[in-house]
Amino acid sequence: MSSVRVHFLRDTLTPFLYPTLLEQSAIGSRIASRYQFKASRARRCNSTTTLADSIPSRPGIHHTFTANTAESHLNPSPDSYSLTPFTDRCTLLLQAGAGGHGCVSFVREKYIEQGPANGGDGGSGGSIYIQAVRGETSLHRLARRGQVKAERGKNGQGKGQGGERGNDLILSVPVGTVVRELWRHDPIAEEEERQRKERMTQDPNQESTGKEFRGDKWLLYPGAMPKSFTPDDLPQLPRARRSHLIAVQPQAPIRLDLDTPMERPMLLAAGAMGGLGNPNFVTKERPNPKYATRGEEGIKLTLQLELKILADVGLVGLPNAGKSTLLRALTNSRARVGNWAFTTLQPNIGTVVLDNFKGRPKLKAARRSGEPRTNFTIADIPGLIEGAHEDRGLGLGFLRHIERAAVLAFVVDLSAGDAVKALKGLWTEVSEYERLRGEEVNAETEARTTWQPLELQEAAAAAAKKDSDALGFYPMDSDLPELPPLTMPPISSKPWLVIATKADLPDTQENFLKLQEYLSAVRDGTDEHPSGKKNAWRSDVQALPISAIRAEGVDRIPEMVVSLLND
Ligand SMILES: Nc1nc2c(ncn2[C@@H]2O[C@H](COP(=O)(O)OP(=O)(O)OP(=O)(O)O)[C@@H](O)[C@H]2O)c(=O)[nH]1
Ligand SMILES: [Mg+2]
Repeated sequence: MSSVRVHFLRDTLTPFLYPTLLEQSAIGSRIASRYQFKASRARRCNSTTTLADSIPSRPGIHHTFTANTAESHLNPSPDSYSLTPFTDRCTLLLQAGAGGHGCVSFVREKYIEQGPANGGDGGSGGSIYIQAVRGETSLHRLARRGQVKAERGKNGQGKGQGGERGNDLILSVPVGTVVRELWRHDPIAEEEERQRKERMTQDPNQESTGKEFRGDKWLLYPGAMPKSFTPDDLPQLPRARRSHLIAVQPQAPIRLDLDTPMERPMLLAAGAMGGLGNPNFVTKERPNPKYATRGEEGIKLTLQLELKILADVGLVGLPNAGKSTLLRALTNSRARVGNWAFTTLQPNIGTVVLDNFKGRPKLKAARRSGEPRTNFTIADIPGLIEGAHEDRGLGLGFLRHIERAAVLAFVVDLSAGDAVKALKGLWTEVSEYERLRGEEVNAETEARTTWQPLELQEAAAAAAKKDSDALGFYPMDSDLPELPPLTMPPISSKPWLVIATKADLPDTQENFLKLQEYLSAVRDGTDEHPSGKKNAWRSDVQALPISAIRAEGVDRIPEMVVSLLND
């Protein structure tokens, strides 16, 4: 480190208090010089003379304070940011493709006037699949669509030509998406139930009592009027058929946690089977059947998709604490930064590269699986305010994005009052979120049973009397095995650290000292964990003073995070 820099730091920060700012590693210097270079380039483009302009620039010497005055990657103007559309929750109506109709057709050739039946079967409908892929980061595209429908199978044709299959549809969702089924309408199950009831009430000696023409099931020869068909002209309606794909469809109600990228798509709703062509109904008695069956209707599902971003580190802090600036300092993120509360309105994700593949890794780390770790991701979420659990500010909803982070980084602003109080307040909100989440999971587990079509109908009918919108209703059946709830380790058991920002500002040292004292008391067990939980993680909790705007001290963060990630 150059003497100019040390001298500068001595002027502003107390070296014994903020030793990390003086122990700039090679990475830190490179980060600082990169941003310094950008800052100086920005200055050159800007005709306004700043204090920094008056200092002669020498290679290898960093005038770190320039970032405060000139616009740079770390001190951007509020309109210098990139914003991609983002939605983390949506409800989607899926409809599997209906089957194509069977065909009523007969061979007609020069010397064959009344040829045999040759209508083809209808093609089956397209199925709907889901796949968690790395490239997707948001559910906004699906949210905009609202409903998705797989293609219908084509109708069968003459000369025994079967209809083509409908095209399948793949829903690409981000890794970390949780899928919950809210409602389903399975026409095949309903038909099976109806046929079962009919068989039970039918007199076995009298084959066709109570039969009526089902226009929704039968397709008649062109020109043939339903009236000219007495029920006895038609055979027994064939059993409703299901696609063989049903075997690989997840058990209802669907509940998936797509927390890893999927190599192959997973089936959500199999397409319906096509109808039967008229050759299927040829018998001795009826050699020329003038009817075929219609294709089955596709299954309908309402699913709720919820994205819980899977970042390694989650930044939690009050509004304006400097989270987005920190994310910019550590990664290539272009998160919005502004000197007011709630600048960030949606999560930002950044990747810290540990190995730049240009020789030796900057930092050696391994994943739990043993493979080398070349990067880790950080999620910056909107700021939390006191009472966020009562829906104040932007509420607690965004905490779902750090719920699954392996490490939590609490970002506290040293210049904005008591850092210990701020930290405790943040933990209170996190604990409150965890409590509410636990209640939600319990309520869901209690209400969940395996899907039963008949009961669903009856229960839905009963519920519809009370409430016309019977969506999301599941009948209770205590005999059926319950699905295991999606369990997650408690947030308080996660390793965490405190990043004390804005250490470049005057009169922040005392605040930091108090924070350090408090954390050492938490470590020793003399003070309780800020979450108030007994078995919470506290073994090696550290606070790190940094100045994100000057990229100082931030080079220690990857090191600390990696050691916690490996914990
Ligand atoms: N002096 C100083 N200012 C900083 C530092 N880090 C951030 N700031 C400033 O603090 C203000 C808020 O920074 P942001 O990064 O937008 O804060 P945030 O926590 O993301 O805020 P929200 O998105 O509203 O929650 C900006 O004006 C930054 O320039 C720092 O280390 N030192
Ligand atoms: Mg922000």
